[in-house]
Amino acid sequence: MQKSVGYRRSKSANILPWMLSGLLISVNLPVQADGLQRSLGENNQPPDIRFGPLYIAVQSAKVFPDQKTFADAIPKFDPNTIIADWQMQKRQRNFDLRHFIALNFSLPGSGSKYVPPVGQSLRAHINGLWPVLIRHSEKVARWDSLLSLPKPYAVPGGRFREVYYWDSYFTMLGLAESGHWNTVRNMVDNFASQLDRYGHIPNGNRTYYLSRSQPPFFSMMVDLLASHDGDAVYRNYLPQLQKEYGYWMAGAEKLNLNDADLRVVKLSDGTVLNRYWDDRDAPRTESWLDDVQTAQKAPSREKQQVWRDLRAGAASGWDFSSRWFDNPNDLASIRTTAILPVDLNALLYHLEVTLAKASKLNNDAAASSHFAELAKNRQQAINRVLWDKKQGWYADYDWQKKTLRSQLTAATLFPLYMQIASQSQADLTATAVQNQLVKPGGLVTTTVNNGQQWDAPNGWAPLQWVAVEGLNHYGKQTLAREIGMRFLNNVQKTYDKDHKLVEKYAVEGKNMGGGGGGEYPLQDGFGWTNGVTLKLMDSWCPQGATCNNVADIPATAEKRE
Ligand SMILES: OC[C@H]1O[C@H](O[C@H]2O[C@H](CO)[C@@H](O)[C@H](O)[C@H]2O)[C@H](O)[C@@H](O)[C@@H]1O
Repeated sequence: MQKSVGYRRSKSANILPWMLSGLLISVNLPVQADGLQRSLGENNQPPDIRFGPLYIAVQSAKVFPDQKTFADAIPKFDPNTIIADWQMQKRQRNFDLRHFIALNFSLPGSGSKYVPPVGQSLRAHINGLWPVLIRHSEKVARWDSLLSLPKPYAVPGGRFREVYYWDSYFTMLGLAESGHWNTVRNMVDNFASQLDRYGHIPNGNRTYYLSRSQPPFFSMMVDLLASHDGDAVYRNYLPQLQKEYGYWMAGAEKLNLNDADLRVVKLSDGTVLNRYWDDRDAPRTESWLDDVQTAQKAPSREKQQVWRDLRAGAASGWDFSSRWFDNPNDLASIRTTAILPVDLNALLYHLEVTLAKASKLNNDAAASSHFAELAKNRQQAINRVLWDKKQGWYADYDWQKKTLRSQLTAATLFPLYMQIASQSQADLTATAVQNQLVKPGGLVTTTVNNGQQWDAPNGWAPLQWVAVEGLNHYGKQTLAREIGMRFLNNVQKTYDKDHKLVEKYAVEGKNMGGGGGGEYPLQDGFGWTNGVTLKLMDSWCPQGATCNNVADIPATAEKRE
């Protein structure tokens, strides 16, 4: 099994100049708690580690309204020189930190604004946006937190100036729908290159995202590309599919009962399932102050544990949601690493099925039946451990408290999406979803309204897609269409009003349209919304016709294959 190599683990301490100055002790840095801080490879150091107390000074002083701005700023000079200058100047009267930062760093621009021509259709708008969202980072500046990638890629948009792992699958659905197969191929190649280089696919191509991944959609991307380029794709990416599996399962073979290591957990009956994890236990670089303040709100908890759970929450893609909280209204009660998530395990089932298929195509019958067996075991485990018999839906499991977390969330649809559920389980899940999660503007994420972005009243494009596909697999075409069309109407209405597509939507209440909540303002662009919108529009547009706006979709159209 391969270890994550995002950060090189070396025994020799990596002493930085600011550590020698003694400051590490005097200002009681939270980074001190980060178990990996002394062993990070010089090249991939995230800015909070590279700049230490200077990073903390800037973020604590709220020099920028968005904490991600400084995480993405590019040093103009050798960081050691910048730190030394700052140490010298900061005690001087009239020292201006803001000015110092402006002199020593290039700040990320707001990016080019796409202004759609008046009256542009939704389809034309999305097609016009693809080139705006494409980025190149074959070469990156020295000390930039951006990680290089060999080929061009699509970003989500707004403050998200880098590629994101799970977003990319849903963006690719739309790129493929628009005929941009070359970009789809490039993006799969980029992710394969990250698996070769780091042993896993990071949350995004930033040094500060290297310590975690995101929902594992690589095998779904391989499926998508193979649907166009043919079965050779499975064999081409077999080594990287194996590396992806190695990352998620690392440590599984050595686990004791009731124990966990990295991303794997062994239950008391020997069942092995997965959880989200981040290798670091410090405040997130890109949300540094938020995380420091969250930990202060839970004085009885170890700060490092809170930070680890916040980071694992970011790895889940649902950052943040009552799904991970003990108290649904309190972010500081987050316990992501104690939870076995149903969506993560359904995705890993798909990875195992894909490995079985790719191994077979590679004429390796033994490996193929090995992975088929692993997939069967996981399917049984999901239906045993994550199926809530009493409620009649899939839920997450708290392996520390040994209880099912009976909360109904949109993640309940993942076992339908991956065809893990029996027909009767799918029937029951669909009824629960229909009764509790279907809202006027689409599928709501959870039923809890607590100000978090992965909770009510928000609905997210990727989850609409998972619901539509999952329900269609089990003959629930009417419900699938109801969800999809409600979401599409929401997107179209917002587009007609604001001339943009956004990251998330409020699907219920007085303020339907652009969503809110969470720790940063609503972003537009937006990769996965564009992708899912195009895909859903085409799903119900009659064969041979072009639906430019949602109104062009006939009221009773059958789903197009
Ligand atoms: O900066 C805060 C967090 O932002 C990201 O999360 C959100 O945006 C991502 C890109 O669209 C998306 O993948 C994720 O599901 C969203 O919640 C980032 O992924 C986090 O790591 C980061 O802390």
